[in-house]
Amino acid sequence: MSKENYDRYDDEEDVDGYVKIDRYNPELIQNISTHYKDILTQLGEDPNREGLLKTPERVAKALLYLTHGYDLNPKDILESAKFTEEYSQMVVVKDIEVYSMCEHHMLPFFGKAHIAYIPNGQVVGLSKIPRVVDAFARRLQVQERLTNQIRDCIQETLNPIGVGVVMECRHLCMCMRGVQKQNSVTTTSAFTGEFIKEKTRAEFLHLISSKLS
Ligand SMILES: Nc1nc2c(ncn2[C@@H]2O[C@H](COP(=O)(O)OP(=O)(O)OP(=O)(O)O)[C@@H](O)[C@H]2O)c(=O)[nH]1
Ligand SMILES: [Zn+2]
Repeated sequence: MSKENYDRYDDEEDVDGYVKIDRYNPELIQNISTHYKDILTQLGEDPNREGLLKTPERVAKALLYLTHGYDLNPKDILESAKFTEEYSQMVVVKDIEVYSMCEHHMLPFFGKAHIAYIPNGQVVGLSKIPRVVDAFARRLQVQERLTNQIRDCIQETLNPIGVGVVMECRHLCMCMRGVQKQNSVTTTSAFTGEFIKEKTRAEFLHLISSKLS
């Protein structure tokens, strides 16, 4: 779907015009709110007390925002900014902030993604790489699938000589409940083409570990 099919949702400007306004239609917000009002009661709360009056609606809007990736087509995002360029070295976009939600507990996991590709005659507008990360991250996910989906989308759309993706995330379902390991970080990676070779992979890992300052 092209960008023209989307409209800006005023309350969530950072979506930047890519999300269908339909996602926030009042009937849908109302339906989700009704369920959350019931959940508040079942949790032992009084949904009619002042502080909670607008909470079900806020939760509904927040959840719709946190899952807005379902309305995005990541391949279209890349297709919209592909152009011919004779650059054949590795392009690395690192330290991309990621916020997603684990599909098991619907609790956040968050961290960084580092993405690289070696162009094959075509490059993509740099901002589209973090946009693709968000389009997959803003869904219910597991980190491994998220990593693979980003890799596959870039490979299938740009047809580069190779793609590398590394993600480092903290999972709140492992910190604030369950096993309660506050400092554990999960690293996942996915590679295609040239990045499967040790030398290219080592260059990528070196570049993402270097600091600008
Ligand atoms: N592989 C993978 N596992 C995840 C991810 N997010 C959450 N999980 C895990 O999903 C698993 C679900 O396991 P279950 O035993 O069904 O659920 P649970 O009883 O809540 O598990 P605990 O978290 O160990 O209390 C847990 O081990 C979570 O740590 C992820 O992105 N990738
Ligand atoms: Zn979880």
